[in-house]
Amino acid sequence: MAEQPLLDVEQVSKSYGPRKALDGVSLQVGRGEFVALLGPNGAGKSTLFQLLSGLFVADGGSIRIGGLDLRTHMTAALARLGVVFQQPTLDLDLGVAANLRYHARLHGLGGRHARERIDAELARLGLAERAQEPARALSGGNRRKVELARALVHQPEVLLMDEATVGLDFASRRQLLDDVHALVASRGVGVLWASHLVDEAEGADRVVVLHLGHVLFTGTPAELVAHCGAADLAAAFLQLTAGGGRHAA
Ligand SMILES: Nc1ncnc2c1ncn2[C@@H]1O[C@H](COP(=O)(O)OP(=O)(O)OP(=O)(O)O)[C@@H](O)[C@H]1O
Repeated sequence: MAEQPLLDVEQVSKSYGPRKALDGVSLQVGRGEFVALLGPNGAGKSTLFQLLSGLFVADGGSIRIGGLDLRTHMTAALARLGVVFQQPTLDLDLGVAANLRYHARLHGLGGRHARERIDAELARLGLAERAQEPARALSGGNRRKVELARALVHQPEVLLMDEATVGLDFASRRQLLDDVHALVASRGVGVLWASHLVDEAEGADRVVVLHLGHVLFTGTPAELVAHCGAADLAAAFLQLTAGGGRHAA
């Protein structure tokens, strides 16, 4: 990664009382890069995403988004970030476009510019015809697409996807993954895709394995398989996260 990373996490730690949820976590996402953050339950993925999206402050370490330190330039840094959270957050009684308009206003977008951005994102995801329907009328897969469109309305450089495929059927899962890969290719967005589903990491540029608050490995999917001497990515992930010990990153 020659140029400055879009997302730069350095030695970040976070505890809940005596429990260390993250312990010296470092990772980077570059322009046009899809990085899969793989971790079993309790690895610390949600905690990391809460820190990255400004909901909590890290106990130690630094987070830079688009070169801006989250601690000292929070508003400007968060303006460069789009997030799809694990828990659905659409207002189901509002129309699809109205959900996006609400988000656009939070980012200071209004009037014609907001309308154009909303129309463009819904059209890109094949949802233009559904814009006036209540979100409740959409399938689970399409609701997630609306959340993706919403995360992109303000044209962020970095996109965080936190277990975004939870609850979706296989076809919808694949579709969402393909939509995000297409976005990386067409716009150069940097994506951090958190999941415990190993198959979602197969097409990633890099994989970061997080376990019990530590980064155990960073590299390409092929490098992870080779590092573990495993038959495939799933076997490598299982091998790496089977115990509580630390491995070389
Ligand atoms: N609010 C909290 N108070 C106390 N402990 C917490 C809290 N939130 C998370 N933890 C603990 O921190 C650790 C990391 O949890 P976190 O939810 O970040 O992991 P995760 O990788 O997102 O897991 P999952 O996939 O199960 O959501 C776990 O041991 C969890 O029990």
